[in-house]
Amino acid sequence: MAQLIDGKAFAASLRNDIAEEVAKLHQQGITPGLAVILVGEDPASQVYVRNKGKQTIEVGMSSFVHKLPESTSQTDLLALINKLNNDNSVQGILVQIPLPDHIDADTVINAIDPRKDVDGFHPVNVGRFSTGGNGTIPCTPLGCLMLLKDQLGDLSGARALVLGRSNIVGKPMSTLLLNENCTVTTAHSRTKDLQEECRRADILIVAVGRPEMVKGSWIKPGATVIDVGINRIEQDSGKARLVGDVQFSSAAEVAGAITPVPGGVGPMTIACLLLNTLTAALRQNDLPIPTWIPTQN
Ligand SMILES: Nc1nc(=O)c2c([nH]1)NC[C@@H]1CN(c3ccc(C(=O)N[C@@H](CCC(=O)O)C(=O)O)cc3)C=[N+]21
Repeated sequence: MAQLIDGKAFAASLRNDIAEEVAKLHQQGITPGLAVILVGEDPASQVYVRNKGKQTIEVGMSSFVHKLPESTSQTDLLALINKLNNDNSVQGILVQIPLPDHIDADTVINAIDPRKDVDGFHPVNVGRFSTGGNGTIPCTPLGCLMLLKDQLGDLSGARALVLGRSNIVGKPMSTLLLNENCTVTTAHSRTKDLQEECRRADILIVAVGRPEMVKGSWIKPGATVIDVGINRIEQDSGKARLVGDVQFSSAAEVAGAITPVPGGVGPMTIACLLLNTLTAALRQNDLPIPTWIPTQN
């Protein structure tokens, strides 16, 4: 049976470390602030935004949650971002995705000051990080990397397969693993012999948004499996159940180590959002980044 990678526990310990750094900032009269903008009433997004706000306060930061109606115009959203870009009590800005159809996500992301872009979605940060500079690393891939390094130590030379090529997870994940000297394959819906590709991987990261798509028979014995998927499945009882993009029961029989859903990557995403907010606050105050913060130096 595979070892369980406890993202929930790791995230809690990371938040403790963040809280200690924030306490040091308080002594210098600095309180990092995170602004989260939610447009519309999507129920899942409301849960995430509530959890983000709660955990932001728990680590000693200020939380500013802006809930806007579904009908908000792009112009009004851009005006709010402009206000937050110029607000000295705000070091991090996150616009919850997905946005309503009448708002262009790229235009909105481009409007955020790159120094305050704690999601790492702004092209300036994507470019910096892709070329080895110190751009903000997107929260979910950063969380996956921290779990992998904790589990495996040095990743050099490992064969990594990233299934999924989104701008939010797949592409930055492949870049991060390449920076860690892995041999990286990015696979997707058009990949030939997908199962065969997966079976070659020492590290398998799955971020496709298809419930339980990857089965145990796709996995190399002993491989480390990171499941980024969070899918709500309606059960016969009428209750919803959360499952990943990996079929956990069969995968756990083959893998060396695997993340559960829930309690794996999800909590790490929020902890890394707080980490990116801390890093942004340190940079904006011209303070050094502590060496324990990975891959940001
Ligand atoms: N600008 C932006 N940045 C994001 O980082 C962002 C976003 N938009 N839009 C939506 C996705 C999704 N996301 C999650 C965060 C935490 C959990 C999480 O904590 N999940 C729990 C379960 C929570 C539950 O019960 O639903 C777990 O996996 O254990 C999940 C998903 C951040 N996202």
